[in-house]
Amino acid sequence: MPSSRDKKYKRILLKLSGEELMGEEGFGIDPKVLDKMALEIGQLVGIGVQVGLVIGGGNLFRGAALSAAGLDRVTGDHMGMLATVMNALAMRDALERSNISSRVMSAIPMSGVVDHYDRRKASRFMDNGEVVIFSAGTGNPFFTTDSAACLRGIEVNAEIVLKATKVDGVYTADPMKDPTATKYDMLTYDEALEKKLGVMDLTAICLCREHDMPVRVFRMDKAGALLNIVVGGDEGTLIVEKIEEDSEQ
Ligand SMILES: Nc1ncnc2c1ncn2[C@@H]1O[C@H](COP(=O)(O)OP(=O)(O)O)[C@@H](O)[C@H]1O
Ligand SMILES: O=c1ccn([C@@H]2O[C@H](COP(=O)(O)OP(=O)(O)O)[C@@H](O)[C@H]2O)c(=O)[nH]1
Repeated sequence: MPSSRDKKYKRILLKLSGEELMGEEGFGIDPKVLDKMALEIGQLVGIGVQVGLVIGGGNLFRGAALSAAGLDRVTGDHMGMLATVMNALAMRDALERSNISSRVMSAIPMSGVVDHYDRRKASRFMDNGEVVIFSAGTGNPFFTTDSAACLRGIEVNAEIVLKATKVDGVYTADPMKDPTATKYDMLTYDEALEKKLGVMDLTAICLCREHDMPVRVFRMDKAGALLNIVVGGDEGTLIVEKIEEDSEQ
């Protein structure tokens, strides 16, 4: 078991896709999945890594899908952001059941339910070893929780954004659609943008490029992958500014 001396990062921003929370179900939240994630996050906290968390809302509502079904887009995006708050509450519950201190902050004020997002407070909570769950995305329609994750990661000076998803990295094309697609171990922001590699939205990648924030994309349901990354392991795909010869981020 790694100890606190083995950790490569002191502060990370972990992005979990909402769909991951559904487990085998087609909609909603599977508490078993939450417990498993809480366990993995607890391993990071256990070695002294400060964890910020952004959870998507795709297991409940997505503005674009609601809009395609006839709803007003902005209303749909508001519903999507509220969905991320529900996921955040469920995750806080799972973390607390595992005795991991956590806070939920929301970009949309929701007095009496969760704290309003405040960067300095969030940073202090993280300094104290509490997991901070940033909910309601950026608070604005037409954005995604990928962008929210990169934004919050940059704001709280995380060293890396870890995007946990269904696929085990960034591929030359969507691996769910193209079986011949091959995986990158490393990739530059420019390549991801030029080739429009759909694993993460382009606004999020632009923001990371602007602020030189590395992003690692990996498969969440691979047991131990998260811990392996924070101790310097090579899971998934790393997206960076420049690939050095013997590069190691
Ligand atoms: N070039 C690519 N490499 C990897 N995954 C890709 C790529 N293009 C599209 N994808 C898709 O992106 C999805 C991951 O993005 P994510 O934001 O977690 O999912 P969603 O948008 O469904 O919430 C994967 O399930 C995969 O099918
Ligand atoms: O800053 C944000 C973040 C999210 N959303 C809305 O919330 C939904 C859920 O987020 P996302 O699709 O990023 O979730 P994920 O795919 O990660 O589960 C999005 O579709 C948007 O409708 C938004 O309007 N602004």
